[in-house]
Amino acid sequence: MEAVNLTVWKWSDSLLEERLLLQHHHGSSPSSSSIIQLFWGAVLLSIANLLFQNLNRKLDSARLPPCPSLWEVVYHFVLQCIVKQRPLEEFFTRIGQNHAGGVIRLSNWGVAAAVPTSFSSQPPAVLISSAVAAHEFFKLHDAQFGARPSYMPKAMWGPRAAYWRHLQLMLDVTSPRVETFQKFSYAAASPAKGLEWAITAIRQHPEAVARVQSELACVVGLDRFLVEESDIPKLPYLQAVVKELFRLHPPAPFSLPHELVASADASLQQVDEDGECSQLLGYDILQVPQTQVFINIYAVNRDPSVWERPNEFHPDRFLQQGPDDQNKLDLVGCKNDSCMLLPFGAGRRQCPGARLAILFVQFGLANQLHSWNRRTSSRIFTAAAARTSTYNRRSTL
Ligand code: HEM
Repeated sequence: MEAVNLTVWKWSDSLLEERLLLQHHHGSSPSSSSIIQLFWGAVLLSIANLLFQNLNRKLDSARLPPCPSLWEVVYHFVLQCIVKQRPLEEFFTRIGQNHAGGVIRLSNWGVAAAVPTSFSSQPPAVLISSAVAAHEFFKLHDAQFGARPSYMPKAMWGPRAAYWRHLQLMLDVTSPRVETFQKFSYAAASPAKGLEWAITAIRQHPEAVARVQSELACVVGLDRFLVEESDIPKLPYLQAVVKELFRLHPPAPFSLPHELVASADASLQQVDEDGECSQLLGYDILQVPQTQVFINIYAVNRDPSVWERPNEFHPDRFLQQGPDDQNKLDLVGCKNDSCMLLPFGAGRRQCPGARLAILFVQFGLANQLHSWNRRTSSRIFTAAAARTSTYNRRSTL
């Protein structure tokens, strides 16, 4: 911090010197306008210096979340991504859950101690990788962290306002789906990705495929080719399978960045002392420099402190739940006292297309599995019928 102040002053000194040398070189005495410019330059530099001092004091006194060491980063990256060939989210999960509370700071890896966060090229980022921290974040600080970074397009991720409520209303599952998908075709890639994952993952579990197919045979029957939307509520095992697939393979493994709302938006400020800092599990999350908070959805969905056998595909966990757990294990939002299943985020900024996307995946998976059933068992899957099915793949699964 001292070094920074020194640099600012040295810069101001050298500016003055340069100016005087220039005047000397031209052989004239400094004019009154140059003196005024120099005066204002000095004033501005003093203000900048004061600001830095203030900021430095804040950073010094702040209790920031821990930053993983360079060795930790290299070790987990090599082990998870290179040796075990696990996805990148697994690496972030390991380094996140390595620290108590599962809250880590990502900026300035390895040099965090030496370089003040405010002078890095990247804005500081905090990653939440545990259900307990996610719970505190969404239950206590949701309103405070309702902003998106300024680099994100306002049309989609602007301040939470009327447009958002409008979007959510439009995306309500009662609106015509095809039209909605056409309107938001840019986002339609995610449910398609979700379905692709669901089909890929369920193929590794033939016993689950067989159970869904026998459920479909009972509810839909073998005479009807297409599963209809009205059939979905009568298919509890299919719903459990979709939940388990979204838990294990969230199409969006990380949330979008959340930022502290500007102090000017006083209606959304709740617990902030001065609008410049908020606390998460006792750590300070600063507004200056503006910190971006990400939820590691993949990690929360597999948090061993709340999930039994977290890495196993076990759809029955959703069927064994009591009536009280019904909301707890809902795919959308963070209901009751738990935030353990977050494929669509939660709170004010949760995905407005969630219900639509879930229905898309349930519907798509049901039709796929039902058509496999017909093709393999009853052999009445004709070319004409294939053309009517929306979700047929070009290559057979
Ligand atoms: C499987 C499909 C989808 C998944 C997994 C998904 C997941 C997510 C996640 C994790 C977020 C961030 C939540 C946060 O930052 O806390 C999000 C935000 C968002 N999603 Fe989705 N989404 C899906 C489909 C859709 C669809 C179909 C639409 C629109 C038709 C949509 C529109 C949006 C919008 C507008 C936001 C930003 C909300 C805001 O900033 O307030 N998503 N989604």
